[in-house]
Amino acid sequence: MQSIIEDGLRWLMADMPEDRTLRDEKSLRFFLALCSRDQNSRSHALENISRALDAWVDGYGSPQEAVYHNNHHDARIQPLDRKPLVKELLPDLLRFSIYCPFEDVRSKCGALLLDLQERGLKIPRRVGRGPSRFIPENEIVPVDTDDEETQMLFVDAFLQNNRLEHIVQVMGYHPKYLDSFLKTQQYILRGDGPLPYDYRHYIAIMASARHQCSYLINLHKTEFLLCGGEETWLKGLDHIPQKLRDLYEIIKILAHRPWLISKNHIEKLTRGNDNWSLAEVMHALIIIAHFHAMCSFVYGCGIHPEIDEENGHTFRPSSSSDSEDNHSSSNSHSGSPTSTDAAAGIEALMERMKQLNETGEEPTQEEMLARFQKVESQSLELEAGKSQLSPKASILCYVEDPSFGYEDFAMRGAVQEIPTFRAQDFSWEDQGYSLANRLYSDIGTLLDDKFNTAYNLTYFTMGPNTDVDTSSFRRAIWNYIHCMYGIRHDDYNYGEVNHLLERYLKSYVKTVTCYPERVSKKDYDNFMRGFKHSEKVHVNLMLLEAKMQAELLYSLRALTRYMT
Ligand SMILES: CC(C)C[C@H](N)C(=O)O
Repeated sequence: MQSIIEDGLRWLMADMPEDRTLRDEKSLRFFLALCSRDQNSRSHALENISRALDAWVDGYGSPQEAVYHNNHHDARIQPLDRKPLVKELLPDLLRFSIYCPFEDVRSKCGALLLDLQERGLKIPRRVGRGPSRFIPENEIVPVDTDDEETQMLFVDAFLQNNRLEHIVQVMGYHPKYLDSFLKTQQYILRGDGPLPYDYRHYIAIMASARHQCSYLINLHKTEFLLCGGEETWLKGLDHIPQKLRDLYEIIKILAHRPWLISKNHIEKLTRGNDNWSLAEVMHALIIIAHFHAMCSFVYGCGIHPEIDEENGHTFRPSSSSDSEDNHSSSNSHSGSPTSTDAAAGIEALMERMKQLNETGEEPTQEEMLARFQKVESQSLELEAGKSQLSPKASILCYVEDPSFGYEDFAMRGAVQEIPTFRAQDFSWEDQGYSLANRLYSDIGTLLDDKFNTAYNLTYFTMGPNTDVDTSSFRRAIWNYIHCMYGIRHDDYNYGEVNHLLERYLKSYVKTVTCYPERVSKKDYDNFMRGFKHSEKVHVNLMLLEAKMQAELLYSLRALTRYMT
């Protein structure tokens, strides 16, 4: 990793050294990405890029080559193939012209594209409108937002990831959370830690493939190559080292039925031939849980492919039919016939929240357990999104046993007698956090901050209403997510779940948690009508974190059992 960055830096500072050409696309990408915080370096970089582009368009690898050719009329120098330029570079330029948080870079890249177009190159355009297929682009936090805190975070994200990902832009509604998210993700993927960098991104790919999330797979294929990963591994699971392969069983179980993980799984890894250390296992488990949960966020918010992904841009001229699903998206939010119903729905919900505080009842332990079981068994009947995708070959190569999927925990309990996970026997705060920190330093603290931020985040609003204490509603959502995985908090009265969560919301939670790949725009539109998009994204952040925490609780408990 380091060397590519150094390479890029050398390039950036050295005014195109003779021995380098733009044929080395990897360097070019870094070259582009290195647009730094410092405005002078940025304009220097941009100057170099435009000179290099000139040369390339004229058919030479570097300006020096072009000059040499002009002077010598040397027929031995073959003009460059333009294809890689078109395929590799234009989407990058396009991405920078739209998504770079630095205004100067955006406009320069835009100008370069126009210039190229005038010189006869076909310029691609993006396929989707904006970062999400559920949220209209003009309602998403813009890359040049006036909010200083968010702007800083966008810049951080851009410099960390060489891009401002759609996911990050959507999270921009909640800067406090985004801050914590970026720190953690940076740490587990690029910070100090026991696993090599290529392994980290490959594990991300394997985990995302369980939910057929080509968005995350593509991002991490690129990252994998950028940090020196071996290209053949990307052909699929048959081409990777046994050590990585041995992790697959855990990845599969955790994605769909985390309650099945046991100390035997850990034992197999650490006592097997390929010597997984406990620290490595810990690091892997966190990456796995992180990416499974990220799949839920990607689908739950309808994240569009990035512009430089294969299906994110096209060279075909635009036609009216591609404006796909954005037409009706603002319906539920203003002036439509349903908006009065929606407002009434929110009022009624707030009324029910008030009632909770008034009933001073103290249910017995049995009563509390019965309520949990009721919520759990009712969730069996919920329709979770039906539209099943059949996975593409480009994803299937990272998947084994594709038919293994979620099964309702309530069924598990009855048939295989797997007991409910009692959150007070093994909790994140009391056991998980310190174990994580012990095996992989600082990670417990980072995750703790992220979980707490998501759990406690509030603006005291409900749609258009302000000054509302929303904690009971948020707690119901969080605990309901845990309920999907058979985790019970026994100081919580699950009657509140039924009291506060309407059916659409419950089935949305179930679909996003358990079958993320099935979420449709309709599911998104139907739940919490009358609430703002930022609030629906807020719910998705809770989904992400509660799901991640649930997977980690099962994994860490298995680790503890193995260690004692
Ligand atoms: C998920 C939302 C209902 C959260 C609410 N807007 C709050 O500020 O707490």
